[in-house]
Amino acid sequence: MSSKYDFIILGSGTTAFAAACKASSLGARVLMVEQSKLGGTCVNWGCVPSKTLIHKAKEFYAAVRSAPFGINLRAEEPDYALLMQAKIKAVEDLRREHYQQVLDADERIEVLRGHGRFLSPRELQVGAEVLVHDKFLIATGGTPRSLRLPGLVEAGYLNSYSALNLPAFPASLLIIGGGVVAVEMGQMFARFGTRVTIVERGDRLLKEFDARLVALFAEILHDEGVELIYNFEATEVRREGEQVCLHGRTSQGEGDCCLRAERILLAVGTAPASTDIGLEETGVARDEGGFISVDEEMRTNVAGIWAAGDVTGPPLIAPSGAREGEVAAENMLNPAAHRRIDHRTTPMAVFVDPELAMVGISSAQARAAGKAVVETFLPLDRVAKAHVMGGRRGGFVLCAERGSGRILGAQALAPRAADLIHEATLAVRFGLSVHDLAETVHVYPTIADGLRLAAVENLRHQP
Ligand SMILES: Cc1cc2nc3c(=O)[nH]c(=O)nc-3n(C[C@H](O)[C@H](O)[C@H](O)COP(=O)(O)OP(=O)(O)OC[C@H]3O[C@@H](n4cnc5c(N)ncnc54)[C@H](O)[C@@H]3O)c2cc1C
Ligand SMILES: NC(=O)c1ccc[n+]([C@@H]2O[C@H](COP(=O)([O-])OP(=O)(O)OC[C@H]3O[C@@H](n4cnc5c(N)ncnc54)[C@H](O)[C@@H]3O)[C@@H](O)[C@H]2O)c1
Repeated sequence: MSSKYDFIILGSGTTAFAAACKASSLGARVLMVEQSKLGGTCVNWGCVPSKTLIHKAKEFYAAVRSAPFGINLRAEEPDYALLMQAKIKAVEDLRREHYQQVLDADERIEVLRGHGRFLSPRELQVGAEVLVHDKFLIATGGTPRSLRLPGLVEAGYLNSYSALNLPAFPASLLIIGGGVVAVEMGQMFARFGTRVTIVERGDRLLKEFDARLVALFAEILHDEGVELIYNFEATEVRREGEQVCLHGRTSQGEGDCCLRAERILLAVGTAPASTDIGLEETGVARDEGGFISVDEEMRTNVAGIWAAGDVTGPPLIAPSGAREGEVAAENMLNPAAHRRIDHRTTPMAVFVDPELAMVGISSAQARAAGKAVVETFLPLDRVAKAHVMGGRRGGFVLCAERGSGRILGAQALAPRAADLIHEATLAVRFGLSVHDLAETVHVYPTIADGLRLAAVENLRHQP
């Protein structure tokens, strides 16, 4: 028995790390087993490198587009090598300061390097060592999902990791999928000069978001030169010299077509890292997508094994994994604690420009749950700050209970929406109403004042 530790964590990503820190803060000792880089997807291959380049693309684009406002900057070609250096610096600084130094300063958390694989519910093999324990937390995350498409492997393709490590910006890029990765990376590459086409099998982008906001954002993408193709069924990939050709058809019955580009990027979701960890030796149950099934306390169906983060399914975002990790740690150390995860007030954002953000539920979800609601849409041009900034396409959606005015959900397509969604998050979490929000004085001129105006608008439609 590895009794030196209170429990053992498989992985060292955002989820594992949050669980380890929570355990340590409660006086416990834990071991994380990591096969790759400390910190996992978010800091090494996901949030941090992508957001660093997305931020630079936004600044580059703002400089290029500032001439109509009288700021005459001459844009040279972006310097790819310096951009990559900035990305690497952000990743390395954050990995060192937010992960390595935290570990160095905390003697209760240790890391064992190697691939972990269960031999039984009580034994985890890591290299030549077998760790025996009665408490394990699986936080192995996921990897970019692939597609079984004839010719794809032979033709070569990028995923969200490798797309951020290219030797240069490609001249053209075909992105399969119209979700978060596709729009964030698609806009970023387009702003650096790549000709981008996004093909989505559904009838729109970002299906979790309000259709009006997404339609406005799709217009923005289109105006920036990104081609959007919906209802596209990819059938085959072929290499044609320096180009790849994606064959497919649309449901409009336009017959087979071939889309050509220098590179193809797959952005079709996340595959859970649950297949190569010996789960079959433990009896831990997974759902049809391969995600580990857990209850609200992050327990699997096998006593002594908990799981949290991306490997357990949506929401597949770093802070929700971190919270799940903390909940799991508390329950593992004290089963009587019965901490529960509740993602109803977990916000999320898409780092496009302007940003998209959401929290809580939409009117459709509220109605499906039997709630009578008032939902209002406030166009961004009603907000003074949007005129000051010069970008007026966007809006706010506010969903409130009919009668009480209790705020159930909010979404925004606006500059800094990822920051201002937290005001709505507090409102949803603590049961504030549109009256409360409408009567709260906001700084003028700010984009956040749009939330207040959306509340005023909502009040007008309340009985
Ligand atoms: C391109 C991209 C951009 C993203 N941007 C954002 C964003 O802006 N905001 C946001 O909130 N989220 C974002 N995400 C999602 C976010 O990165 C994930 O939700 C988060 O990293 C999941 O954390 P995790 O700890 O559950 O898993 P991971 O971070 O994937 O960590 C799992 C760890 O376990 C290790 N591991 C796996 N199997 C084993 C094994 N058998 N033995 C030992 N170690 C193992 C892995 O090496 C890895 O280090 C993004 C994702 C991608 C791909
Ligand atoms: N800002 C953020 O928080 C952030 C940023 C990037 C990634 N992430 C996380 O990473 C995960 C992965 O992102 P993603 O964009 O790959 O997945 P996603 O689930 O967001 O989108 C996948 C899209 O691909 C489409 N698709 C699937 N198969 C297809 C096919 N054969 N042809 C055409 N389209 C197809 C789906 O309809 C969907 O629209 C997300 O779940 C997200 O939570 C988060």
